Amino acid sequence: MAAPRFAALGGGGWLGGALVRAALSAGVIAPATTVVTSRRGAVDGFEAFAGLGMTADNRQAAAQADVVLVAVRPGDIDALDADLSGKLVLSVMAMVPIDELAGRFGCRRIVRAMPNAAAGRLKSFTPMVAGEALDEQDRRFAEAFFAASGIAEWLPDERALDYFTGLTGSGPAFFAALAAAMERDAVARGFDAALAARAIRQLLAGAAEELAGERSPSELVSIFKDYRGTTAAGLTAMEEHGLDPLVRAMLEAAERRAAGLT
Ligand SMILES: NC(=O)C1=CN([C@@H]2O[C@H](COP(=O)(O)OP(=O)(O)OC[C@H]3O[C@@H](n4cnc5c(N)ncnc54)[C@H](OP(=O)(O)O)[C@@H]3O)[C@@H](O)[C@H]2O)C=CC1
Ligand SMILES: O=C(O)[C@@H]1CCC=N1
Repeated sequence: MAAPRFAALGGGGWLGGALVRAALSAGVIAPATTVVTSRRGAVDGFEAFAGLGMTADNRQAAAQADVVLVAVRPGDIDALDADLSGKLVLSVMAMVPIDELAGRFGCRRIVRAMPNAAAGRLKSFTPMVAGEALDEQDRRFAEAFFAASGIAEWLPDERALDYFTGLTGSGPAFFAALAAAMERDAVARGFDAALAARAIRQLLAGAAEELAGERSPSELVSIFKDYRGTTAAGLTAMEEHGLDPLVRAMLEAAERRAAGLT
């Protein structure tokens, strides 16, 4: 697949930058045919990619591209001036549906994808939804682009994407919140904050590797429960304090926000 002319609107941010760097490193796009836009006109983080263009002019960057990534925050979309008709458009914006993208930017070939904050570590899980006018080549390009920063999979429709926006798009934040709560508890019990931080980070890194192994999360929980010891006591307390309803409420709230209902 030859590298297309590529414009990343807002592509220097946390997520956009991670996606563009991963795709450049994988050879899915090429520095000489890639332009990253920002309001300042220049962004850091692309020093390794000589020849890559930067500009504040979204309209011109898009006009010269075959494929356009839209990666500004949803609240900044009104200021995004670009005609994307005839382009393959990849949007990672939460809360902006395909119909709205088509209406605002005049595009028809649209992929909505929802990577997560692990894209910079090439560990994103990225669900994608295809707009109706996509052809097979567009699909292959979107798969290659998002697979460069992790695992990319198609979902059937935008309702499913709304759910996954909470589940995996926001997911890293939910684990961060649990880790932060554990840290707060340790500090509240009088332990040194730096010690607690080191302990929790190592705990998370190890637990993540274990969870990425052969045994499923529920298998692991069941094995731990069999000891009938300290872990089982903690797990039972989690259940008794409403772990499942808490998770349901968390994911429902994120889904409703993704769908524009709150
Ligand atoms: N972060 C995450 O974990 C995830 C984010 N998303 C979605 O990705 C999108 C980007 O998020 P993220 O990268 O974290 O946000 P950032 O704020 O880090 O990046 C947004 C970028 O957009 C640029 N920008 C804003 N307005 C314009 C404009 N008018 N023209 C050109 N560039 C502009 C900003 O640069 P400057 O200020 O210099 O203009 C900035 O670099 C959001 O829509 C979000 O919903 C989706 C899944 C996960
Ligand atoms: O919080 C947000 O709105 C975006 C979408 C998923 C992660 N970040």
